Amino acid sequence: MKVIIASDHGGFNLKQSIVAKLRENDVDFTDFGPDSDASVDYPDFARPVAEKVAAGEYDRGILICGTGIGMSISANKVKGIRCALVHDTFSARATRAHNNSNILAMGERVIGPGLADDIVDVWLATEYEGGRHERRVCKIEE
Ligand SMILES: O=C(CO)[C@H](O)[C@H](O)[C@H](O)COP(=O)(O)O
Repeated sequence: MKVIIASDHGGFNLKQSIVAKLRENDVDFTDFGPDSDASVDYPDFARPVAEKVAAGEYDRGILICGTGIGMSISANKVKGIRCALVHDTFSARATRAHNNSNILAMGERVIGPGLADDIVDVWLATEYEGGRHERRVCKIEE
């Protein structure tokens, strides 16, 4: 599975911690930036990441800002993207199993790195269940 990750300045530190965990776990990932915590605009990172996931260049994306809200709003503007704003492991599992979410958004100002790592682990590992959910996901796409 190929993963792409990005943040804004508000999510930079959490991105760095997740990047270290992805590396430790041998996940095939690209860090789309930024390279520092200098102030940037989250749509400038959300849009290209979402477009790359929608185009099939990457299987999954992870976007982090202060709250995760700006990133999720921006990513969900791209057709084919189902970006889930998640701050607990129950939702991480449910949004993969039921929504087939292809981008995970989180907020560094909302949760700590330990919980964020667990959320990423669960979100990457959980398979989409399909079945009755496929009808609903198709309606989103329509
Ligand atoms: O988009 C956001 C909120 O929906 C993100 O949390 C941003 O990181 C935040 O707005 C950045 O705020 P700052 O005061 O410019 O650091």
